[in-house]
Amino acid sequence: MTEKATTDMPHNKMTVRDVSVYYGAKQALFDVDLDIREKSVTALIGPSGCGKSTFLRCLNRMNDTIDICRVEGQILLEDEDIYAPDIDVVQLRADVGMVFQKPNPFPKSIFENVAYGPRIHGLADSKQALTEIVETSLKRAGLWEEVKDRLDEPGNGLSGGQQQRLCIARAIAVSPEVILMDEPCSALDPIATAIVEELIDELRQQYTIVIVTHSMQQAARVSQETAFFHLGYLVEHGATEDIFTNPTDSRTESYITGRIG
Ligand SMILES: Nc1ncnc2c1ncn2[C@@H]1O[C@H](COP(=O)(O)OP(=O)(O)OP(=O)(O)O)[C@@H](O)[C@H]1O
Repeated sequence: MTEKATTDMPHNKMTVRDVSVYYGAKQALFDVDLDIREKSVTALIGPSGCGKSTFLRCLNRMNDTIDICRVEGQILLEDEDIYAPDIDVVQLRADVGMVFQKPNPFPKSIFENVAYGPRIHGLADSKQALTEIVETSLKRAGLWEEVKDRLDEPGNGLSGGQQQRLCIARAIAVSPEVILMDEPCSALDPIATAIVEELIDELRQQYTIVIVTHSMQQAARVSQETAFFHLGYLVEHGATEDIFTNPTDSRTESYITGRIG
């Protein structure tokens, strides 16, 4: 892989070293090294099946839920090894939250969707504290004004774009450091997509974001860093502008110019 030089030395929120992933006997990722910059959006791009989602799921151990999946190598959150035997995986998934392709609110009210996580993690010691967390999270997810008068209504009664922002609020409510997004706009119309993209740009002030996207335009619009995967290898990683205007590897160039994928 080619790691492009950056002038300043930003802090890395997550550090990935030598990560390989297998589904049974089939290897899906090969020796991936990646530094994920703090308070920045890193886009994972590449042709279908190249391993983007597999890689994303390594970052909060969602692959643990797939029986045949085995992860080798090291992944640090700050300086903590997230695959260490004593790691509390439930806490890890709060610290490294996830938003999925299809909005998946719980079949509960808007309020309960956001309150559920803080309640099970014991983050609020009173009803008022919980209400404050819900309000702040919905505000940060850019949804408060649209739902403040109907918090008791079902979350799945919202539009697709609102549901996705509700899922973002749900992730925010448990005070994550990193938010993983797996094609978060692929089920949304262009207007809802634009709203979520704007939101992602605001969220990076506070959170580190890693997003899988099929859309190179989206990667160019929302990310500061881009990692290009091909056939299970991380081919190239660097500043988004460099990857799109001056890629080092011919495979990256072929992909961004539409010749592969
Ligand atoms: N649960 C699974 N069991 C077996 N193989 C899997 C599983 N999930 C993914 N794979 C395989 O791992 C490889 C990488 O898949 P992955 O979904 O990570 O790629 P991707 O780049 O995210 O693809 P897409 O863009 O199509 O979503 C593929 O060959 C895929 O078939």
